[in-house]
Amino acid sequence: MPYPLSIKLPEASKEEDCDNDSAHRRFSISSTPGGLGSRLQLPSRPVSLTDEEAALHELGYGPNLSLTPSFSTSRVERLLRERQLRRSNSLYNLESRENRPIKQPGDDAAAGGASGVGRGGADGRRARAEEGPVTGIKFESTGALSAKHVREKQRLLVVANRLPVSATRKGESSWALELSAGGLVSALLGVRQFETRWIGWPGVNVQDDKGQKSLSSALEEKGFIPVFLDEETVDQYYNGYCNNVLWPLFHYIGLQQEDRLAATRSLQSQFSAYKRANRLFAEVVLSQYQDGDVVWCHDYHLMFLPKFLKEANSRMKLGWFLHTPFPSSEIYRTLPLRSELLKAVLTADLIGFHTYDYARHFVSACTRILGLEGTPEGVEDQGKLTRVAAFPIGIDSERFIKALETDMVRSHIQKLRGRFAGRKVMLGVDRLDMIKGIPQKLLAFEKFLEESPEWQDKVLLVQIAVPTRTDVHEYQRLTSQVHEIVGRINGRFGTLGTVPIHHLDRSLEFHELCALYAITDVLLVTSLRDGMNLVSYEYVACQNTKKGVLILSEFAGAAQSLGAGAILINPWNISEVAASIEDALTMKEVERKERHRHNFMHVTTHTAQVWADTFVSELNDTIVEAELRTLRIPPWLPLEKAVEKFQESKNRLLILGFNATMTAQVEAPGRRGPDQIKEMKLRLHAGLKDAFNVLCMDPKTTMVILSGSERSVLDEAFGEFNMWLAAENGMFLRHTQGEWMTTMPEHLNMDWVESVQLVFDYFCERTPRSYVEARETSLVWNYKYAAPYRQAIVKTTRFNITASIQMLNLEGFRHETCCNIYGLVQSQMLL
Ligand SMILES: O=P(O)(O)OC[C@H]1O[C@H](O[C@H]2O[C@H](CO)[C@@H](O)[C@H](O)[C@H]2O)[C@H](O)[C@@H](O)[C@@H]1O
Ligand SMILES: O=c1ccn([C@@H]2O[C@H](COP(=O)(O)OP(=O)(O)O)[C@@H](O)[C@H]2O)c(=O)[nH]1
Repeated sequence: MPYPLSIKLPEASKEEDCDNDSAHRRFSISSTPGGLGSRLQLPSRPVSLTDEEAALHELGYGPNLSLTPSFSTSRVERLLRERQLRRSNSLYNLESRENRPIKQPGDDAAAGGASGVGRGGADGRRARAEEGPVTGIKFESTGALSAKHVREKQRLLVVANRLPVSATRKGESSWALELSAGGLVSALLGVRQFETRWIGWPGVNVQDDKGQKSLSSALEEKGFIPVFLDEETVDQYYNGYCNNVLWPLFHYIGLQQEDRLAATRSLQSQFSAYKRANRLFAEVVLSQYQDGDVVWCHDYHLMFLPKFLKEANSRMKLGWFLHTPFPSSEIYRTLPLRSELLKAVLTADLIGFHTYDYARHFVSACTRILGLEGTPEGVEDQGKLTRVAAFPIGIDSERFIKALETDMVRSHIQKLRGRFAGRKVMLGVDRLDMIKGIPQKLLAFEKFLEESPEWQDKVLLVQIAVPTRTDVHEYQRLTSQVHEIVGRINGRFGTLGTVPIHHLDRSLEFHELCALYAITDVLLVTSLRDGMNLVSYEYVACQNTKKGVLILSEFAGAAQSLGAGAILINPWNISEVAASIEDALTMKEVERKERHRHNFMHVTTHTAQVWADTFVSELNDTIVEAELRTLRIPPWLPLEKAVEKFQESKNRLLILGFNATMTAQVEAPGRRGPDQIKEMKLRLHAGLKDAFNVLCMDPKTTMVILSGSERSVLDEAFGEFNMWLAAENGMFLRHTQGEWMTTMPEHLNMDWVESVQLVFDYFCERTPRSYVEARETSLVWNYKYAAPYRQAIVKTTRFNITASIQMLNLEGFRHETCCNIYGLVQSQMLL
């Protein structure tokens, strides 16, 4: 199951969400008694229905919940049927999975699907594409479903920056394809339950027609569709905006001052290239898209893609998943152009992250930067919900477990055992990236050797440092730095026969990697930040015999799933890491077994397949729920019909609100959002005056302004018109040609004001840009302009205020005032 966000908010009234035109109009409609609201009245909800059944009922489905709507909802009907099918399907899968034992090494004969990972290419992480296409696998009959329900697999369009293969040109029309490695590729290749098409950049610049055609058809055979990017775009979009701006920012890495200035200078052109590249991806997706496909966009490279796709086809089922951390909103908000990226991503139906924390950071970036509402389900913008949840990725564990039984891996294990005999072996496997904390790891190992001389010739560290993003300056600098540290430590602690660090600047073949995972005593992961870190999963999968120890950075997403069995460390604390190395090397077998058991269970049950299945099911369900929600929202007022009725009638009563309904929003030039000082003085929108004059002079029409504002405010704004004014929500009433009358009881108890004012003042002082208005019969705390703080206010302050006021326990207060707490609206609290 995805981990839902558990931000619990009180139901916020949408009533005053009037900062924009559309909400504004909706407000007018719903507040007209006997109008559209009553015409749209839905059948009353029968007792003892679940929420979902009730929703179906409200949609017009019969009480027996048969899918026979009383009005035409063909898309909804189809989606609901699909959901039912998915549910019975997943119930069946769950049952059959529970009855299936977890496979142990040795249960199977030699593995078939393990792919060999080869060397070469710019980033050195490639292998021959031996596994064949990931496409065309059909649904197996589930048994739980009748034959007519058994159908083709769902088509899934996976869109990621890179294809899982990199191409090298061998002749004018001939190509060699090599499987690229990396967390995302490993995880998605483990996903077999969909009919998958993978769309991405083939990692090579091909400008000629012949080359593009021949490469496209070579890739097509494997179910891969290329997006061709020219060199300039790759440099600006991939090396520039993706890897020099977003990547460091998302991983909390500050650039050096001169690099930061250079990045700032080129930011605008890199951002344009980023958008341009995203558009090219969109064009290819649209050329492949068929009705009913699920489109799954991946990672920070493609944050604009959801927007471009939805603009072309708003009904597309679209999910976006981030493989890196999403940083705290305090970091994210330093990014120039931060809003555009967030808005673009929010057009997706479902947004996924590896951990709950990343999801929470994303939601708070949306609330603080865009001023949107965060809900337990995700982010809401004018009634449109973008679902946000955590879907921790996994690996294809069986692929690793089976590989250990192959002759190739076994013989490699023998070789390595011989080579490292008599010494404990520690392992590091990382892309040579600053997020992986390789220098920190080396320094901690050095400290350990320094402090534990007895270990100096009894332990070695094998560090596989896979070259990556070698065109980016920061990565080149890191390579030199790492080489320098390794040289120093080996010089310091090496002997004629041994060196403490075996450092390899290259990738390994798959069988070599599995063998290393299997024979080593400790895996050391010191990422300074890491979206998940699949290397730690792969290590656990290969350690069922040896029960090695996992030392894992608390800043890797994997710490949240493998934290129970790992030794968690702060990679910045070199002494702590050195001490953990000692603990790991000396840990008793019984403890190692217990720790491994926890992690192995997790890795073999939370697989890549489960991850993809959960995400896509959730996406399908999100679409169904959005459809249900949309049907529950009253449609726009049919303007022609309203005008027609208005003209037909002989005696009309028009009751209108004022604040945020007919006031003008005052935009300050050069600033974002409304100008508080100018807006605090309520003025009738200038464009309405002529219409008011006509309506107020019309003998068949009676005009009423019903507002929370005080008498003097209404006098000033509407005194010139021939109409009725109801101030303070109807406490006072007058015709503009007469005197104010009061509807107040003669001895209205106003004793509560002083104490409540103290409570309001307390919170007001702590909420920048909020203010308290004392009206004749009410107190208002207005926090409309405290936008960046709004989320926190809604969450805590409203609750605290209500609690504090209740604690006052004023004589008669509860009775009289609680029924007046109807102003708990988005931007103000009124008593
Ligand atoms: O394609 P590259 O630029 O060479 O980078 C390789 C991938 O690196 C990132 O991987 C992340 O995804 C993993 C799987 O979810 C996760 O475990 C890891 O923590 C992340 O760093 C990147 O997000 C991918 O797009 C790259 O392909
Ligand atoms: O020589 C190597 C070293 C690593 N990997 C793979 O690269 C991936 C690294 O994923 P991880 O999530 O740990 O980090 P990322 O590199 O994606 O940030 C893992 O699946 C490894 O099996 C590989 O194929 N060949």
